[in-house]
Amino acid sequence: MTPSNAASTPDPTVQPVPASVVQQVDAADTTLHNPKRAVLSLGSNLGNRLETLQGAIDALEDTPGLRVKAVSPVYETEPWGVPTGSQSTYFNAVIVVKTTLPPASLLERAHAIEEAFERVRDERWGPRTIDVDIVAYQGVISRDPDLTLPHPRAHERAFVLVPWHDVDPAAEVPGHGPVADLLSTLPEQGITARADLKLALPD
Ligand SMILES: Nc1ncnc2c1ncn2[C@@H]1O[C@H](COP(=O)(O)OP(=O)(O)OP(=O)(O)O)[C@@H](O)[C@H]1O
Ligand SMILES: Nc1nc2c(c(=O)[nH]1)N=C(CO)CN2
Repeated sequence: MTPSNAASTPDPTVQPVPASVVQQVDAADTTLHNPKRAVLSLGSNLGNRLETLQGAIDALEDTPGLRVKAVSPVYETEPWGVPTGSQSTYFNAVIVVKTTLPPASLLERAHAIEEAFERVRDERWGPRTIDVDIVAYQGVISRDPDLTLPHPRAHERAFVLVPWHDVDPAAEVPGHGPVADLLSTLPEQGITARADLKLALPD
């Protein structure tokens, strides 16, 4: 039988944590209250390109500590960095996310999503079902080859800058200047808006 005073009996194994300690711990974990803004580039030139881009966006949205805030229009783009005609065209898009994940964890998540879509890495700039690159993470600058921020080639890629400008016309590439200025000096790179296609911003 349950004692009548059960609700008011304190559990001797539970030590109350003073409010001042809770406050200190929360304040130390700045990421908990302070999501960062990151820009990701998505590209696909193998398989069902649109479906794969949408799948990657949905998988990112399903990541704890990450919310997709904006999704760019879709562009069909000539493969950059490889001989003309050697690969199929890409579908590219850029998304803006807010996340409490630090940059290294965000990259890990990006790689896990690439693996889930069976991306093969056997040649540099080879064809791929999906590529998820971190273009920029807040204002962070990093020269670590495992995670260079901003992405070391973002400023010269129309397939990144054009959709990025669509979702954020005032965007800047840290260390390189406004996206709008970079775009005005880039040579033509074979970027075609596919207004007939649309990627959904997850609910
Ligand atoms: N900002 C970044 N975003 C994604 N990967 C990065 C970044 N900076 C460095 N890397 C590293 O680059 C390595 C190669 O990445 P990946 O295979 O996606 O290159 P790629 O897409 O073929 O070419 P590129 O790097 O020119 O876009 C990754 O293992 C990763 O550690
Ligand atoms: N058009 C286009 N070209 C590329 C792309 C891409 O996403 N789109 N990604 C590359 C490696 O990240 C190399 N070349």
